[in-house]
Amino acid sequence: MTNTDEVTNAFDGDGYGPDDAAHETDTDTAHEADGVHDTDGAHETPRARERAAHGHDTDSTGHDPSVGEMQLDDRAALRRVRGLSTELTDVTEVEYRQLRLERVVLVGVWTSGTAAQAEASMTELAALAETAGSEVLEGLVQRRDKPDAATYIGSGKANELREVVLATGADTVIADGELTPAQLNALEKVVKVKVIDRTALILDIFAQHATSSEGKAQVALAQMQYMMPRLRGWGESMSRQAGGRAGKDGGVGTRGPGETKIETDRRRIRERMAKLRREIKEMKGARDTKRTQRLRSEVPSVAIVGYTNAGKSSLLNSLTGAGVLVENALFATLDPTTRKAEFEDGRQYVLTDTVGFVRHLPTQLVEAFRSTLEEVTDADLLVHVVDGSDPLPTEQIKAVREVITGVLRETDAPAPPELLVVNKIDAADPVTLTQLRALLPGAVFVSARTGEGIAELRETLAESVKSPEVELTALVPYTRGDLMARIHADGRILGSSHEPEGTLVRARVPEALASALQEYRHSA
Ligand SMILES: Nc1nc2c(ncn2[C@@H]2O[C@H](COP(=O)(O)OP(=O)(O)OP(=O)(O)O)[C@@H](O)[C@H]2O)c(=O)[nH]1
Ligand SMILES: [Mg+2]
Repeated sequence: MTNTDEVTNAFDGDGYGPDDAAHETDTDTAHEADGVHDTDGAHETPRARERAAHGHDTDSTGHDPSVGEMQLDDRAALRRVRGLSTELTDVTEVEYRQLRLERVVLVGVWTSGTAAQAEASMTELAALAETAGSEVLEGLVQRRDKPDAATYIGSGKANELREVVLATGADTVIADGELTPAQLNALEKVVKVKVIDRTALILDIFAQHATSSEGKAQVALAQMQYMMPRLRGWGESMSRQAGGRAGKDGGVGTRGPGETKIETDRRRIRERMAKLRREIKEMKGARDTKRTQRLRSEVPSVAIVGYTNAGKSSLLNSLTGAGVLVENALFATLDPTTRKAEFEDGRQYVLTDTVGFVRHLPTQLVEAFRSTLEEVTDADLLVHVVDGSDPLPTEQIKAVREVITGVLRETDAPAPPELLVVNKIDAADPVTLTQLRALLPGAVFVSARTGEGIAELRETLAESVKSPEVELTALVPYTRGDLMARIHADGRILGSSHEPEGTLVRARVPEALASALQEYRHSA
């Protein structure tokens, strides 16, 4: 153990900083220091607070139930998706089960960055755990130079973690990182409950939220990719757990492929993965066709991207009245939703809402969702939504740009222009907003909830997506009815008259049509 080897409580608000760190000693364990049994709100998580404040999780604006809300009701009624089973036939089979809350203790290693960053990471882990359906009992952070090679947190701290687990009655530990299979195994041996990492947790949320067949296939592929190197470790842990558990369910983070008969299963999982890749490719083909049709019609496309829970779906709703699912949960949206919309000047465009990003988005997911992400990155404009009420909005911006850059790197496509939209200004701290205004001069500040700034956003959108149209006058011979039909369909006629030689028409038309009309251009 190093001398920076300390455990602090991530949620008591004063467990950070050099001052606090200085008086924490090895015997002064986190749970002794602040009383793990207290449930007076000190461990209240963001989602619980939101629930208390609004009564429920939906955007409570008081309007009629929208499609999204109905979808939300469905989701509440749905049981969670199970993937874990000892029978390999169940690997991608969707089964529903009774929603069961795990009682979890979070643990993180704080290696670099500020205390605020470490705290934000743990708060986010808590929100992820709650989104997955867990009850968060305790959050512990250890300050270390680097994670312990054997047990992630130092071995002494692992023993303390065991005590916290016993004292709180937790049945799961969630580690804030991606642990090696050996680390997961070693830590489980010490704490004697199931240990899962951040990656498995995010995969679990995706598995619960996937609704389309493409989304389900993408998540299943990512889960299998994650499980492959971990089959043995998980096998041991699961057989130990199985006795005490009802059914075959391993709980949060384990709803993935099963792991008995490991060697044959490995081969069969590989086959399943190959099949899933083929299926995803086919489904992408179908979407590509639609996209090509759209491109041919020259309707500009705008894609909404941003950190998870930033308010992307809310923004789509307020710009188009789409009524898509809005939820104070991470990764509420997985499947892209495209809606027609109109600029102020009457031009049409399409607006796409899609999966949110998060710090350390599992690489398996970026890989599996590549086809979805590529579609987003070839939009004419990216509307990058930032949660202005987040404690560290600039960190969100960075994380989102990293994912986009990563996707673009592999496609060699140029990055679409980006319009930053700072959302939730109704809930944001005024000081933070002032700083953001100075820091992000081109950004538009809005509240999807109150509608503030939305009119300005509409204007900025129309300006940002340049009109591909050309204004011209042409004398179209009567024999070219086809050209007149295209002008009617794709352009806007500003004036026309019937002349002996043909139709004299003044119109705004897309560039491609303008060149087709070139020989009939008229200077008058
Ligand atoms: N106060 C406030 N809350 C907002 C605003 N916009 C959205 N929210 C809330 O933020 C939460 C997330 O909104 P969503 O629109 O689902 O966010 P998202 O970016 O689509 O989230 P994911 O799909 O989960 O990545 C919901 O509880 C919304 O009600 C806003 O302008 N102000
Ligand atoms: Mg959404």
